[in-house]
Amino acid sequence: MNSQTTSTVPVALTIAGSDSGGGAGIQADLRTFAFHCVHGTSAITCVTAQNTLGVMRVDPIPPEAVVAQIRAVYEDIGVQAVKTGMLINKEIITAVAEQVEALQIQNLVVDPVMVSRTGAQLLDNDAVNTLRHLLIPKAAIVTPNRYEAQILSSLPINSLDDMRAAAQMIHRNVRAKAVLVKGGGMQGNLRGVDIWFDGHKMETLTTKHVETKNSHGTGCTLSAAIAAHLALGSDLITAVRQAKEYVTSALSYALDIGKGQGPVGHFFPLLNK
Ligand SMILES: Nc1ncnc2c1ncn2[C@@H]1O[C@H](COP(=O)(O)OP(=O)(O)OP(=O)(O)O)[C@@H](O)[C@H]1O
Ligand SMILES: Cc1ncc(CO)c(N)n1
Repeated sequence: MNSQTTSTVPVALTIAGSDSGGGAGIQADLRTFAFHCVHGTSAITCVTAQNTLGVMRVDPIPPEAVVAQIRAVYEDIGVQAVKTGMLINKEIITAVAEQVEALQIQNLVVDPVMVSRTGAQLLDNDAVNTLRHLLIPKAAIVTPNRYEAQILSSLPINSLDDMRAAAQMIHRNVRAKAVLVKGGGMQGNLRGVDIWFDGHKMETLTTKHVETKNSHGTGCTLSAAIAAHLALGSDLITAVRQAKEYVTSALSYALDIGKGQGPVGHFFPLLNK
């Protein structure tokens, strides 16, 4: 251990919603950044009253306040990678897209959060098109789950080949530079299998399937870990592979708290010491 008292660390920004239960959203993102030794900053888009059973209430933050948080971080601290999560409405998506343009945000990971596993609506119905047209084309990578990939591609997804077709469609029609269709919502062993497509390479990314009911926050953790690895200097596909390993470990150490779906656990690096 060296005795330095100050250090320069990579910085990542999450633009996402707060989850009072601490399993997803800003709370999962900041924890993920911290466990990668990346300094986490945040722009909160909405406050959810949420626990392991579901989402009870959502209060959006005014778009100007979201912009002010992003600018406060950029103008002073500087950021190496950004992820977006729950953006809730088209006004916030538009404001975020304008900042991506104005600040020339590069390493942008867009997790197109639409609906929670428990079925709660996390994006207004009329906001999908704004996400599609204004934000996703500006991202380095978009990471839809099965349900979100069906909406963005207008294709049904029931098999690995369907996931591949959806990834191609989202790349071509939504003009996403790279797409990761996540398999957490698939059946059986396909949970844990993701499809990567960047217009050149189609890859099937597989980690071991973890059998647990406690998987709240997998998507947020994955996109935050991708941003963390980008901030640390990994290239995109390497960052995705590294992030996937992190999620698999976090699922293996998921927390059995609450009466419903508990969150993935981030303490495994400490527990294994
Ligand atoms: N049971 C599992 N075993 C192994 N990996 C899993 C499992 N469930 C999800 N994953 C992985 O977790 C990551 C997130 O995928 P998932 O489809 O769960 O995202 P999501 O639906 O956006 O998550 P969230 O529950 O946070 O909304 C992917 O890499 C996926 O393969
Ligand atoms: C705040 C927030 N962001 C994302 C998700 C998706 O898991 C959630 N449930 N809550």
